[in-house]
Amino acid sequence: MTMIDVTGLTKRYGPDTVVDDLSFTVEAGQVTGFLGPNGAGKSTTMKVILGLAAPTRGSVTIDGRRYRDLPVPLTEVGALLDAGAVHGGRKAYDHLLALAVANGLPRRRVGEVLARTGLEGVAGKRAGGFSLGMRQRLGIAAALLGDPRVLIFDEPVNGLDPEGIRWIRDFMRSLAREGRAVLVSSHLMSEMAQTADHLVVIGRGRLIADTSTSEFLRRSGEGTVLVRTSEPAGFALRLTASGATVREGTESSLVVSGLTGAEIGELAAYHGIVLSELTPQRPSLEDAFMELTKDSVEYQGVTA
Ligand SMILES: Nc1ncnc2c1ncn2[C@@H]1O[C@H](COP(=O)(O)OP(=O)(O)OP(=O)(O)O)[C@@H](O)[C@H]1O
Repeated sequence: MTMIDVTGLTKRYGPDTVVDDLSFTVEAGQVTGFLGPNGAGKSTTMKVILGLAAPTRGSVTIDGRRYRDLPVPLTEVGALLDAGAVHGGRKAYDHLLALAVANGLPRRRVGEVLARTGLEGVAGKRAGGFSLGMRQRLGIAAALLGDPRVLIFDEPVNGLDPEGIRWIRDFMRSLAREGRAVLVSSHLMSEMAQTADHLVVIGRGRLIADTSTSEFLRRSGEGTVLVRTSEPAGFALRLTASGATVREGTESSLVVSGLTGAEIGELAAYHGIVLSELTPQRPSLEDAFMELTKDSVEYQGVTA
């Protein structure tokens, strides 16, 4: 079920087109990773979804309605845009209570979201003394106050330690398991590959890829196999005859594509050739992501 529908969205700031005719959907019961290099337009898109910026062209709906037409927005969509935005002098409980009261939400929700985010023990402490990880949790608690079916997180793991990252990752997955639609932005492919069911990749405000994570991994996993043998020249001929593409690697190794490691091993056994190494080479996810977005990074360094 489509919970966020972005259609032909364009956003200009003066002469700059920051989001350019962008269309994608965010479905219920899934974590959708929103990926792109710095400056790609992720935050701007999220702000438009949340009614914080007006589109130049196109439309965005949440469960079929524009943000400004939602009667009680917090009960439809919760967002974590900037964890630093919490008033530091306020106690965690008071911060959430003020939000609940201002939005006409029942007070009991405060206790519920504090429990859900593991903040019960520090509810009476001032947010100013919180670590970044705790501030993130408080921001997430606020986003959950209205028990919304749609959640939007902008770079929630930025700056967190591995334990904090793990917690956020598991938490987003648990929200999706409850049937909620979760949209989360990141510029790290490896992070999203572990969290998201679906990936929407943008560069310079334009859609680059809209694919399931498993499909992306399958495509980026089509790597090469490193082979070592005492008879490289002879084996290279056998490999080529079997349809593989072979090039010379370092220290007289062979870099083979077009056959799997198992197929190469079988071919060697069939011809009685001894292999001293047979290693599938997977391109890293970050490499696959850079390949995908290389034409759209904001500032490209010049390499010699
Ligand atoms: N209010 C604004 N006025 C003018 N330009 C803006 C404004 N907000 C964003 N931009 C520009 O729009 C572009 C996209 O920014 P945005 O923050 O949406 O990208 P992003 O993908 O979230 O990147 P990052 O990961 O760096 O936050 C940037 O070049 C930015 O400078």
